[in-house]
Amino acid sequence: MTAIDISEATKRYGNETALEGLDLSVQRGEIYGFLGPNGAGKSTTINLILDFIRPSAGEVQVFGLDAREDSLEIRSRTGILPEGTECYDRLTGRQHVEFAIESKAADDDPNALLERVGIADAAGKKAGGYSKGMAQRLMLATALVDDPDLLILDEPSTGLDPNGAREMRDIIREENERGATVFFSSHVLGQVEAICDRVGILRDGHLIAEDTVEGLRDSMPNQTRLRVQVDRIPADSSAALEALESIDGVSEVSADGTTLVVACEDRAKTAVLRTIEEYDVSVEDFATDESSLEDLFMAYTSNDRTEVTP
Ligand SMILES: Nc1ncnc2c1ncn2[C@@H]1O[C@H](COP(=O)(O)OP(=O)(O)OP(=O)(O)O)[C@@H](O)[C@H]1O
Repeated sequence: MTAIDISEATKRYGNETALEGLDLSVQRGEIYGFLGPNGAGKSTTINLILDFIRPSAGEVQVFGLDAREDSLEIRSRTGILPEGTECYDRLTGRQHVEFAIESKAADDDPNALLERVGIADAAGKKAGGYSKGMAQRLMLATALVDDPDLLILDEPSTGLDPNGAREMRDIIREENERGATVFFSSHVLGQVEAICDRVGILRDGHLIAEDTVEGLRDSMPNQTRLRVQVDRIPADSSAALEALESIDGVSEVSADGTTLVVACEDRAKTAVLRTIEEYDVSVEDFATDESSLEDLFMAYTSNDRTEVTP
């Protein structure tokens, strides 16, 4: 059963195309990480889901409801943490949460929500005096009102210190365990990697990859960084490096003393080790690093990579 179903959505602003034929679906109960560089169209997508803007073409459904026709019902079932929201300076934290509870005709305890996001001590203070991180926590508290079926979080860790970011992750997990579907956009790749079931990568208004983090790793060539410790530097070291570079599946070779670092596809590992030994040195140790999501993200979104086949 799908929570979000976007089909062939295009959004143009004059000559600018923010989204082009976007197909994206998020299953109920999923934590979906939505990644992309600045200007990729992430906020535009979120605004379409919430009917804050209308698509130039295409359809958007949330819980089987039409985003345009049924936007009020969709919003009543959704908790939203928009990007860069500003609080009302003159209202206290508690008043913000009370207002959100009233707007949803819910019966949450404002103090419990403020406690949950870690700002109960500042509940009676005006939000104008809150730090960025506190304001972000306050906005999260308002998003949690009425146990939403869907949580939409646009860059949720903005302004949070590492502890705050971890607490945010814990809350996202708890909400998901309660049954909420979570859709969040982020540049903080570690956050996405740590908690998402699936990741979609948007670039220039197109979804260029979508998979589990594991699946994305598997789909990437050059996914391994092999660190090889040899007993000594080979006599003809430049010939050895050239021989390694010429192996099919090897993309980069560097040497630091007796440590060789080879970026290669998995299938090339054996050939790399065999070639090193042909130069009359012994492999003392080797280790492989998996690419981090950060590497994948760079590979998928960097400008010099024009074509990606996920
Ligand atoms: N109201 C608007 N009028 C004109 N162009 C817009 C408008 N809103 C967005 N755009 C353009 O649409 C494209 C996508 O913008 P969007 O804000 O959705 O990207 P984003 O992925 O959320 O970026 P960021 O990570 O910087 O928030 C950008 O090129 C942006 O300039």
